[in-house]
Amino acid sequence: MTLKIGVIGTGAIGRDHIRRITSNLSGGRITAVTDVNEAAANAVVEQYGLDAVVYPDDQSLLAEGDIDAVLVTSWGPAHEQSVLAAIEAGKYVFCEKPLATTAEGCRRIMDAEIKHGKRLVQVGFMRRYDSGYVQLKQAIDEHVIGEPLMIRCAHRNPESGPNYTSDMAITDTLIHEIDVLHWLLGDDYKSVQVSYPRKTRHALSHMRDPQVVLLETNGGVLITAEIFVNCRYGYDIQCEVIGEDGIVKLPEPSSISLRKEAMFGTRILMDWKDRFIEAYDREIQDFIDSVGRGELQGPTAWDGYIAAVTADACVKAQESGQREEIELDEKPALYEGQAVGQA
Ligand SMILES: NC(=O)c1ccc[n+]([C@@H]2O[C@H](COP(=O)([O-])OP(=O)(O)OC[C@H]3O[C@@H](n4cnc5c(N)ncnc54)[C@H](O)[C@@H]3O)[C@@H](O)[C@H]2O)c1
Ligand SMILES: O[C@H]1[C@H](O)[C@@H](O)[C@H](O)[C@@H](O)[C@H]1O
Repeated sequence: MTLKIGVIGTGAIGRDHIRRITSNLSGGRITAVTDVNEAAANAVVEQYGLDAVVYPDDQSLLAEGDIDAVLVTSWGPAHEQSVLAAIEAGKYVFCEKPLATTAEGCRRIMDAEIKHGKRLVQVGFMRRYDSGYVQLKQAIDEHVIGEPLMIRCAHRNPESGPNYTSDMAITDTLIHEIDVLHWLLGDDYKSVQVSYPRKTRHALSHMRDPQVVLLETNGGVLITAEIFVNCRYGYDIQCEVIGEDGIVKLPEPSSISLRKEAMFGTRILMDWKDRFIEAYDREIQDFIDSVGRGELQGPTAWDGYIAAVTADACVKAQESGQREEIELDEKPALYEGQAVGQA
């Protein structure tokens, strides 16, 4: 069976997912699209030669579209409304991060899913599908390094856009570490503190960059996460887990090495789309396959909620300079067991 998919939001990642479904993946077909910028929706239909109807908004796409599932790839603040409408219509929904911009919004989505009685929502935390992170998780789960004690990581972007603000370092950028690290450790966060080193001259005047976030888990693991979104030299994701018996580290993306003019080196990628290209392919293929089986297995609305609660505490810690507590509601039964990523 071919899954008929509607896409809500045809910007950068919406187009990228349409490209992969149309040219790389199997079992899915784009049959409906919408964007508040109608020209963008029309352009993507033309660019990929889609046999798809362009709808004026998410409501009409969900009501009238010939679809089995939707991808929500609009701006973050628009996600909650589209996801709730998709659940109401009984459609499976893949939602890019953030699931909602507030913890209350994520709660409303969980409540709607619980009322529906079955998982319909997968959140776009694609790092769980990255083979490097999957290997780290395997090593941790198999106690290769004994108990994990500390994690050191860095999330570096070459440059931030003109509308990027200091809190987006958390809600837009660190949110990937927030998700993947609690998944790696199988542990929840307890507290957070944020510090600011000297500011780079490449950052816009209104923002703090870089930032250092210190997270502590319930199990006592200390995580230092550097966020540096104007590092200039590349898109660079680092993660090192220090355990009782050894250390495991995220591999560098594979690349040829070059010896030239008395130098030896490898290229560093510049774009998130390239760095995680295989992970995005796997997560969307997993969504298509899981919907086909009638049982989602990727990141859940509960994971979206954990990320939102943790991000709220991080933003509070940015402002207060103090250590802030992170407290979750009780985990609903619908989300028992750990959602997986795939190698
Ligand atoms: N998983 C990842 O690594 C990753 C990477 C990039 C972006 N994202 C997330 O994906 C989302 C989109 O990011 P982007 O980079 O594609 O942004 P973008 O600005 O390029 O595209 C967003 C599109 O959504 C449209 N839109 C806004 N509100 C809408 C609504 N109510 N209905 C329909 N369309 C609407 C806009 O017109 C725009 O075309 C963001 O939430 C972002 O955080 C995730
Ligand atoms: O939306 C993007 C995307 O999520 C990238 O993975 C992240 O590195 C960027 O900081 C963020 O702005």
